[in-house]
Amino acid sequence: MARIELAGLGHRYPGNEAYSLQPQTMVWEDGGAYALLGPSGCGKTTLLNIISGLLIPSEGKVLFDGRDVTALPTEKRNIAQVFQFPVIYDTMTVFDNLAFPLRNRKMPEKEVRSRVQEIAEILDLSGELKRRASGLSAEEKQIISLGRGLVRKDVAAVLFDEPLTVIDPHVKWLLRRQLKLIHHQLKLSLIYVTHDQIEALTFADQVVVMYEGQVVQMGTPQDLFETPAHTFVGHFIGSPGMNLLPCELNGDSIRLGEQSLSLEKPLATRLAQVGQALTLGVRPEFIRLAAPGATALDAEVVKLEDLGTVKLLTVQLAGQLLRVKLGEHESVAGPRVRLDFDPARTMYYAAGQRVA
Ligand SMILES: Nc1ncnc2c1ncn2[C@@H]1O[C@H](COP(=O)(O)OP(=O)(O)OP(=O)(O)O)[C@@H](O)[C@H]1O
Repeated sequence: MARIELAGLGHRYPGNEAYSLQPQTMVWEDGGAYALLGPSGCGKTTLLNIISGLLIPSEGKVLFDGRDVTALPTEKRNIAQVFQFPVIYDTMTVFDNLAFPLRNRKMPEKEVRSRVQEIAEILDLSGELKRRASGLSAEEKQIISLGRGLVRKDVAAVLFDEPLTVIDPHVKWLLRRQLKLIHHQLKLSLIYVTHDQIEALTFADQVVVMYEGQVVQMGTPQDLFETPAHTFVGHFIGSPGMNLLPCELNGDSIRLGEQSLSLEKPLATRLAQVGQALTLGVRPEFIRLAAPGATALDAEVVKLEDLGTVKLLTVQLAGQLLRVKLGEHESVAGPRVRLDFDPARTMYYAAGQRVA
């Protein structure tokens, strides 16, 4: 396993003026389970291909345990890869497919057998080892591809590029959990590319969120939920995402249209130093209905949806639609509500970046 360091790493494709990957520096710790999450076109594949050696970056370096591997081809980087679609040998048995990466490295046959059995057990393939791969479904073949990616202990990292695309949603759920378990058992460094937030949040210890060629936050699922570092993270993570409201600082309070929200002095001082247009961010989970008469924000009820275990309230405040998650037993009486934003969970952003 290796610690992977990206040093001033950026990429512009030939003939393209704009960066597909903005120059950035970061460290992926040895043995970590990382998910690379972002919408289509944000640069995930470009970054993965640079780490795997399929693409040489136009700027900066990739270091594995301090060793510069930027110009090394894939086969010299000692990594395993699992792609969207199965890559296995149809004429071989399941056992031989799983054993292939080990035999290729001249591992003694006794060790090959024990390692293949270990991986087969984790992936629930023990009963299938003698079957010929040609008779398997696309889904079964992809599970074997996962096994082939995980079978070697000596790789610097295992890279997964949307590996569960061909898998049925129910099995997908089981496999995500199994991958997490495998990570804890085998202590492999895993990098998992996906555009699906559920997939990223259930699998990874650290989620790396990309937006427009930039990593905008690397953090635990809890960090991304509680303290999004960028408005994109606030909006992209969560269902529905964070409410984002343009606002103005006015002395020791924040103005939202005609209404004011008072701030603690240090927060007001901090925001006064920003000197740019501000956006207030608060998740639907961190807004409460206030008691009548309490100092709170006034909003007009647009709709209330019962989602079973929670209710989703949509209101209009300062000309913006706002989502509020209510408990299943809470109700709304009348066309207006009063709302409290949890101050510890209310964030402020300028030019997309969190400033307080
Ligand atoms: N070979 C290429 N030549 C020129 N531009 C490219 C090339 N490959 C990707 N790009 C551009 O680089 C940007 C990032 O693309 P990339 O494929 O890395 O994103 P992605 O997040 O992996 O998207 P997806 O999930 O759709 O694969 C996009 O704007 C894309 O158009």
